[in-house]
Amino acid sequence: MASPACTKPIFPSTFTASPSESTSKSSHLSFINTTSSLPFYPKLSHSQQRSFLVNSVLKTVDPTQPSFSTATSTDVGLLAEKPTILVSEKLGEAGLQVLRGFGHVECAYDLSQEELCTKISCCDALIVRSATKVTRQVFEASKGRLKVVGRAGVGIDNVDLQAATEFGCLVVNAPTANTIAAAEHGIALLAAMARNVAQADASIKAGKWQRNKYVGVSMVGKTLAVMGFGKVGSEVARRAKGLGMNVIAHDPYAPADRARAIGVDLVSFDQAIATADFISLHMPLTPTTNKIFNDTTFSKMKKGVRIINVARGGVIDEDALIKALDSGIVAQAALDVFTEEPPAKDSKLVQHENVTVTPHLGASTKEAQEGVAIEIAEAVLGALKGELSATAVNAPMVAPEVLSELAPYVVLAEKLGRLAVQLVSGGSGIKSVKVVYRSARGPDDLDTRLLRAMVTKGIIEPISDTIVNLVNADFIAKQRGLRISEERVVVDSSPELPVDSIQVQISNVESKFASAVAEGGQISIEGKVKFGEAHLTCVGSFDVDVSLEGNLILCRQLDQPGMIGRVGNILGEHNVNVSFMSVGRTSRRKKAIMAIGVDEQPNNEALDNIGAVPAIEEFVFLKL
Ligand SMILES: NC(=O)c1ccc[n+]([C@@H]2O[C@H](COP(=O)([O-])OP(=O)(O)OC[C@H]3O[C@@H](n4cnc5c(N)ncnc54)[C@H](O)[C@@H]3O)[C@@H](O)[C@H]2O)c1
Ligand SMILES: O=C(O)[C@H](O)COP(=O)(O)O
Repeated sequence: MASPACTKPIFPSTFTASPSESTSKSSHLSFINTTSSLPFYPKLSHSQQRSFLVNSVLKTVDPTQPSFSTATSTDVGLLAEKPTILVSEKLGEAGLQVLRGFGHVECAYDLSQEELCTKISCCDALIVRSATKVTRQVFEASKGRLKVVGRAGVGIDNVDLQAATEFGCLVVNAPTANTIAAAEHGIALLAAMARNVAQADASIKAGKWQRNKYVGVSMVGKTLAVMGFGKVGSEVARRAKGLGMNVIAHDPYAPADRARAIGVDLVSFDQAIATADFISLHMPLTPTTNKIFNDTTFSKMKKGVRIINVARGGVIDEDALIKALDSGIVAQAALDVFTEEPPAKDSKLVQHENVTVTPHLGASTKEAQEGVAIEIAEAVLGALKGELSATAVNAPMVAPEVLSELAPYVVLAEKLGRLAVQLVSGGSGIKSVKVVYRSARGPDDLDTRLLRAMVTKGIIEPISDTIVNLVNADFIAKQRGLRISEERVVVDSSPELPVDSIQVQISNVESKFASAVAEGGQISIEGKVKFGEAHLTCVGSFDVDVSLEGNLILCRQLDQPGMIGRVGNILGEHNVNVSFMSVGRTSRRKKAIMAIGVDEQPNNEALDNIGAVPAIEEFVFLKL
């Protein structure tokens, strides 16, 4: 299949950083000169606001919404291009149809790693099953364009989650639609193995009639140990009970009441493997479960045990299993999954006469594949549209209602972060940031992860080329040695509002605007949401009130008549429109801070002229 023509990345500048250069004109004059465009925040309708919010929180696209990410208002209103979705393994038609209704869908199967890496740079979403290895290399090759990886199934051991998180790419899976199919396949293998169905079939097709050779074992009354009592494991247990088996299970994380409800005893690992006649594996492949069935654990099993694996090949040490089969500890094994898939043609395990194999067919029923396809298509589209997925694997799940409620505070949090970092001299030396939330709500009634992520985004993006979003915010902060702590202060305001105010403090740094330093020595700015808009309400120990739109000039001056007029005149002369102005002072005729919101960026001459006003002691120009 031909490689797609690579269209330009969708919302290319949403998460591109704006590296800042700090230019100090004199000791009392400093400003941030941002060399690339900064996000532009137009006034938004409610639905646009939600779309904008999720675009900020995750890397998302919505072809029906204008792009709000670019710097100029002329760009607002342009329709974004349709996202490109690469499907690298066979997916049910119903799911493909859902995807085609939203984006360009390319189905390209059996890609080599190299081909996948080439294609991925043009893709916003990738949908895989278990065969595609979504490695770090793939995320690197995507160069930040890939927004979501959808795993059409349960196991995500073929996706490098750490790399996905580092690259800010959401990973979603389809965890429920193939449960029954996998459980049925487990039972099919159990019964087929117990009655030698596959071997007898092969024998008769080879012209033989070996009735004595293929005498089986009965299942009724035998003990089955279900290892991993999750969705598939519990369905296997239910069905095995129907076959008259005595079912026990081992799962360190499973609730006992769920097991009890099915009539299953939860036991220790050793107890399970020592007492079982049949062992069925249903745990995920993780560093803990990798080769958990090995020489040592096989030696603890009842002689003549039979093993079924429809989970992941890697949970069994395959060499140890061959030894256990040869020694008779394991009488038979039925395997749907292998450490390497497909296994080598001459694999001793596959060729073993007491082993029954299927080529990873657990999820392969028509019903399951249609279900999985729809489940993953909806999850991927949701992620592209910014709906935080209920099946997100590497991001906190935030309910849509919570997201809507927090919308204006998310904007405020990012702007405060962005402002705070611009107040630091040499922003990269920041190590310790504290976010203080004042709220009437109790600790369990306010999820601050989004807000913390957005403060982190606001702080990091202006000083680096890193893409920060909800997926990777904590990781990026940690990687940069940035400690973001949070404090909750309960205040006597309306619990209807999630947050009364957000304060961002940066400790152990010098500020280029000394007045932003609070009594404790930390840079401190505080903001509130007023009438749905983000406002700056406190700088250092000065109260101000200015809407956080456009750009901001902060001046410290002697509190005397005529200052507003003078600065206003200078800006007017340079055709800079003042949107807001607010003065806060310590006491009458002493020090005051003037916060001026400006629509345009004043040129250097205008800034020089402001700095030259004798009563102005320091000032800073900040981009929002
Ligand atoms: N062969 C197939 O086609 C096929 C189809 C579906 C699922 N699967 C695989 O089956 C496995 C289970 O799928 P699921 O949907 O039931 O997942 P699940 O997450 O619902 O269940 C997994 C269970 O394993 C438990 N677990 C984790 N670590 C464990 C340990 N060390 N020991 C015992 N239990 C442990 C978890 O607590 C959880 O209850 C996964 O590996 C999945 O990839 C394979
Ligand atoms: O983890 C799963 O969902 C199963 O192993 C199914 O894998 P598949 O989608 O490759 O069939």
